Amino acid sequence: MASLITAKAIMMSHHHVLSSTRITTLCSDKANDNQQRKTKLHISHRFFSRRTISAAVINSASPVPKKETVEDERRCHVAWTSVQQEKWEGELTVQGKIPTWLNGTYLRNGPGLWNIGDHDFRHLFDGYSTLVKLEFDDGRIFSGHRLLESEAYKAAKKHKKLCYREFSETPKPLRNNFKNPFSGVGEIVKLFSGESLTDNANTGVICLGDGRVMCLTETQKGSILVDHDTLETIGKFKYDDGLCDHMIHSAHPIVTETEMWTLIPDLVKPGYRVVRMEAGSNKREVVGRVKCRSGSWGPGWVHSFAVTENYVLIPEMPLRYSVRNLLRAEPTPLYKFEWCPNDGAFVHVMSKLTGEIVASVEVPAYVTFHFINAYEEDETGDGKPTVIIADCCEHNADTRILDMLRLHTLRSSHGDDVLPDARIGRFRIPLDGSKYGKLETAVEAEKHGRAMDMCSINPLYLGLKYRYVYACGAKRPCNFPNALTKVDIVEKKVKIWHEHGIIPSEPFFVPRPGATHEDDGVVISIVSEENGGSYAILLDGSSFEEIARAKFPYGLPYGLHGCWIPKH
Ligand SMILES: CC(=O)/C=C/C=C(C)/C=C/C1=C(C)CCCC1(C)C
Ligand SMILES: CC(/C=C/C=O)=C\C=C\C=O
Ligand SMILES: [Fe+2]
Repeated sequence: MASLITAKAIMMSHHHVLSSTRITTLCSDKANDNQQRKTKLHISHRFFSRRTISAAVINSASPVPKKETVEDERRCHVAWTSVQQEKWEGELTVQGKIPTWLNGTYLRNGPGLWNIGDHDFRHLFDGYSTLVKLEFDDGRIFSGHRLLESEAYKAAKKHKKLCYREFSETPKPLRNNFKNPFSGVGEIVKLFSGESLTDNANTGVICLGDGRVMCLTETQKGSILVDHDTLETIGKFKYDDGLCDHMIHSAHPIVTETEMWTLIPDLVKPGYRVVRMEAGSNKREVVGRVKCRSGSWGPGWVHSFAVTENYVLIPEMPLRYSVRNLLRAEPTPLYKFEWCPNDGAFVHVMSKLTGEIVASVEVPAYVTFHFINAYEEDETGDGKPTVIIADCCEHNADTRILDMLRLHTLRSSHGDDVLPDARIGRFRIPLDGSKYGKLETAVEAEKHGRAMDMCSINPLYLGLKYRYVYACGAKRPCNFPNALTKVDIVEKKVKIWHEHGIIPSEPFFVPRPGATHEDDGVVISIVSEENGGSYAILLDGSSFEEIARAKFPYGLPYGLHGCWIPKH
């Protein structure tokens, strides 16, 4: 408690903090008998711009400096405002009661810093990785955040400019390079060798079966190990195979206690390698390769994919990587991608054991970032699966969602209902050699506000028949998912949790040890508030009602994906 108040006091007096060039404040946490735990606030003014720091003043409800540059941020939700310190840690005061069985750390990654010097990033996915932890310890929550020390972030800090290609931004070529006819060739080499690509691992964080904790993005070089306790960056995860030549991979590998599966798209000969890595190893083995079926130049974008007990599902979306757009310095309407619905949309199914393709079906056009789960079904009862069911957060084959995630759009909300509709899309993929698969709406989308993304399930049901999806849904009108939702895909019932003005991050389900019901557990989310604050929320996985919350002494921006690291 003492630490919370102290930290709050520091946050509240940013104008005082602003007057010095670099401040690290340490205050003992008297309420805590563990001397290791301190409340720490670290502000590095050498990097954080005036504008960011001014925003900090607004978000902590201090007097607002009269500056033109601050006007935009005044109206901007804290969810879209950069973090104001490189790191912070301290104990949060809990309202309600944390279940005694919940001991471990929830770690969340996301793009928390969207400017370098005076340059503002364009897209949500461009921001520098910021880790947030919630360490649950016998009913208490020790928390903190810290920026990931990627090469991209360190270089930006040092040179006060963008140095690597991010999701939507490309560094400006050197002025004297404009007239060099070979600079274009150089850029191509740097792109395809991966040299110019970012390692800003801002998308997710996973805990491998051997306990190593790794932050990830879609570039392979952006696989970075961290210490989940201190949030310190340990260093690059070095893949001990030749597969990094392929530059990119899915941002969402599938991790179990024994292995990790992921997809590596091939931009040159459109297709995907399906790879598997044993826990404890750094070497991925190629289980199989699937060739793209569409005649397009690039493979479909794979942000995520799905597995069943025996198969890997490889999506081939009509939203495709475009080598032409990759080489463009300025963003195109679809960034590095292009929309090719006329070339078809497909799902391929590979045997985990043999690497053989056991089904490859054409399906209606779709746009998804996130697969929810998949399972095999035996419809004839003879003990062999006849069909695969795969669910995803589907954006009604509408690519506008990518552009809705531009920071300017997110920041200029005027209360209009502008979020395009999304649903739970259910694929039915027959295993009898049929040419076509189906894609249908699993649950009437109106029930979850026609928003559906950032999903989680009970991890014990991975690849198995399951019933509950936790995700971000909406209370309309909105320009971004603003509610948490629990969908019962069997009974087609939906529960919604919402408070006015909030932007919640991914609801993450943690099962209760020993539970026999799929929804026996808790759901963790971090909520950014309209008034500039933020809090961690714990919902009961079954009733979907609040069981506890803990306020941060400052506002946290929106975050993407997290993981659970149990205490042993
Ligand atoms: C945050 C998130 O969901 C996605 C991030 C994706 C990134 C950073 C993608 C980066 C890329 C490049 C820098 C060039 C190559 C293509 C692509 C993988 C889109
Ligand atoms: C935040 C998001 C989509 C929200 C729309 O409803 C997608 C994030 C994708 C990356 O992880
Ligand atoms: Fe994602």
